[in-house]
Amino acid sequence: MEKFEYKATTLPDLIQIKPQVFEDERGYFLESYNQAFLERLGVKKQFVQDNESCSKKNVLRGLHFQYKEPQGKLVRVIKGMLFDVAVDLRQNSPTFGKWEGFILSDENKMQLYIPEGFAHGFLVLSEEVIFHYKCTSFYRPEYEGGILWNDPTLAIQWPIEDIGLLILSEKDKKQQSFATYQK
Ligand SMILES: Cc1cn([C@H]2C[C@H](O)[C@@H](COP(=O)(O)OP(=O)(O)O[C@H]3O[C@H](C)C(=O)[C@H](O)[C@H]3O)O2)c(=O)[nH]c1=O
Repeated sequence: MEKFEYKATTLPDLIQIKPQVFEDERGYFLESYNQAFLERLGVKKQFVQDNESCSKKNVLRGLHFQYKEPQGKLVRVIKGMLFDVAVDLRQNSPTFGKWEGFILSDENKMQLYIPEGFAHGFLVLSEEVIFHYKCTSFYRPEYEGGILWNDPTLAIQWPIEDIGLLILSEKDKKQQSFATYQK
């Protein structure tokens, strides 16, 4: 019995995943990750590092990627709700420079597999979010790249209620333009 549903997206290899939730009078149980399932989806690389972050409402983290030793990411929300964005930076991809956004929440239990070669970021919509993700390569800050969240070429439609309330790290305020990565 397949304990996960999955759905393709507009970006090749970016996959939406929904685990089966087993509820009973105690609460719920779900398998948050199953290697065999991901291998059936064609995800061959092993995960080597898990990350967790907690963010307040209006925090925007991103857009980040590693240009060497790139990371494939299996992302999910444990608490709260956010708008998650993946941007295809694979130079030879037919969707190079295209993005897609998804609402991930503790309600919908939606996960994303974001392949290597994508930039990733999210905007927190609930009072607080606890975000968890698995990575296929180790963190290598010396290889970290970034694109400005509001790059005019990407034109990501972030569901921002009040831009004056946006919370960004100093690093994310000064990220590169997308044009830097165009051939
Ligand atoms: C990513 C990472 C960070 N750190 C340390 C470095 C800093 O001292 C602190 C916060 O790092 P940073 O501000 O880069 O964290 P985020 O803004 O959440 O970065 C992440 O945000 C977006 C959404 C991503 O998809 C990436 O995984 C990642 O870049 O954690 C580590 O020690 N290991 C790590 O793997």
